[in-house]
Amino acid sequence: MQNPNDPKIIVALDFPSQDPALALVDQLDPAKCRLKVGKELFTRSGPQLVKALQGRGFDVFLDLKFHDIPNTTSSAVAAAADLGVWMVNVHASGGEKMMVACRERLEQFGADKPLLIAVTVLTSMSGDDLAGIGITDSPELHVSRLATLTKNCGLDGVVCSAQEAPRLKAEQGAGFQLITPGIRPLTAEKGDQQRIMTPTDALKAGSDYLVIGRPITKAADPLAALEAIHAEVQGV
Ligand SMILES: O=c1ccn([C@@H]2O[C@H](COP(=O)(O)O)[C@@H](O)[C@H]2O)c(=O)[nH]1
Repeated sequence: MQNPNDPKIIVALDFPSQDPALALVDQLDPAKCRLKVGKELFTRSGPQLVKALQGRGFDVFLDLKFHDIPNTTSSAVAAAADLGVWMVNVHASGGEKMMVACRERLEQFGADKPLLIAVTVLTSMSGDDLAGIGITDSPELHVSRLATLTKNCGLDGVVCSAQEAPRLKAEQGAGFQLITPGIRPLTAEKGDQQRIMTPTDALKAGSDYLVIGRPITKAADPLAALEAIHAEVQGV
């Protein structure tokens, strides 16, 4: 069952192992945030950690960004659904057949199926980075193209930058979920992120969920950092 508070902040648990992740999680309130488990933590600590987070009352976004042939990817999202995660993702550039296979495979889970979303263009990529892989359109245009494909495949939404949110909401409609990493409070370091926005501006732009990692997890006081962001976005 989805968290009735529908918290908009998803804390990215990019930790090298379970112990520091749980040390932070044990200070957090599931009414105020959801949690994201990505490649590093899942590779080290796996399904058992996901269960431990769910046991503490948190919705889990399993951010493994599957990108493979349709048979492999649809089996992987089914494995994620067996874990009871709230959200799972694939790469939109895996194409129509792959995304449709994933969506169809999840139908067997009925009302318990996770939200299925697709990564468009990584928020760490600029226009120059896209050109480096042969895509000469702007990030905004390429994100828009991949979001249209994703919606036509029947998925629930996309991962994109909040910078693209106004255009995507206008093109895809309010119900198409926009999950936006690259969130940086004004005082936070940009790090490897390129297409960034502040929490307040991201929600105003149309983001449905804000994925926030280092501005919280690397803060001197992670709980205070989360509380400050939570307070900032309350009125938006
Ligand atoms: O386009 C994308 C897709 C996923 N991510 C993930 O979000 C977090 C962001 O962490 P920060 O520390 O706030 O930069 C991280 O887990 C990424 O793997 C993304 O940044 N961009």
